[in-house]
Amino acid sequence: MNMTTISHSEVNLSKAVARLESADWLGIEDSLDTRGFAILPGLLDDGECQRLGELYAHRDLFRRHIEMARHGFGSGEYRYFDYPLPRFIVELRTALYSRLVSIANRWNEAMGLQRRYPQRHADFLAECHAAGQRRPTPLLLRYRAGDYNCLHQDLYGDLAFPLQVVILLTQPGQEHEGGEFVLSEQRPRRQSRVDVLPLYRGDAAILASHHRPAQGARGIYRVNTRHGVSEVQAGQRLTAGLIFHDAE
Ligand SMILES: O=C(O)CCC(=O)C(=O)O
Ligand SMILES: [Fe+2]
Repeated sequence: MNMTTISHSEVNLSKAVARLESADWLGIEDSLDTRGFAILPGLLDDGECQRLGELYAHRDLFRRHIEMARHGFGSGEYRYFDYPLPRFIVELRTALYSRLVSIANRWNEAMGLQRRYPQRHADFLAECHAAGQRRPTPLLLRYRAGDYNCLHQDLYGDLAFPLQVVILLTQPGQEHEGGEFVLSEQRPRRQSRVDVLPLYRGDAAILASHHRPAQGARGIYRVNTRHGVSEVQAGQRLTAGLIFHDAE
């Protein structure tokens, strides 16, 4: 790994964390509660997107490379970072977790689920490790013309955090065409509904990774959520995924 790449990214990290902290968290929480997703606009600036995307070429940073077509996941590829994770991934993920953990705990309570998540991300990772989930899940994804990502959930064991984050690293209309981020929600005994998230380079989408509580006329019910990406028509689309649980 070229150390200058990492230290450059670290210089910018404090700015990314500052942007994260100054986001409209009341609005984000309300959007998560009512729609199951929220957009954090401009979490990363253009230079940060560029540098994070460039890490894709550094094979030694990753534990696994996946060709999506081979697994029936769609078409395109992604790489899971290995431990030790680049520091800015750790810090961004830790800061996001601190903001999201109270929502996750409130959601579990509303859905009648016993599990509560600790306030610190390091403590949640320790719980994952004790449960045999020890492999890191942050990833970079790369799509070219014709590629897409089938609707899915990123669950890698019994322990799962109910929210996750995806950051778009390339600019729609400039670096790629198509490749819309899509969310589907399945209500009990109902047909699925989809949302297309209007993301621009540097925006982060926060989304329900598995299920979320929704208020119905007769109380709270569970909505099952999936996400995916429509076909990229031209160019290259890059994203970074931040999942808070480790994998088996
Ligand atoms: O490329 C995308 O927008 C989807 C990424 C994804 O599925 C994930 O980070 O879990
Ligand atoms: Fe995913």
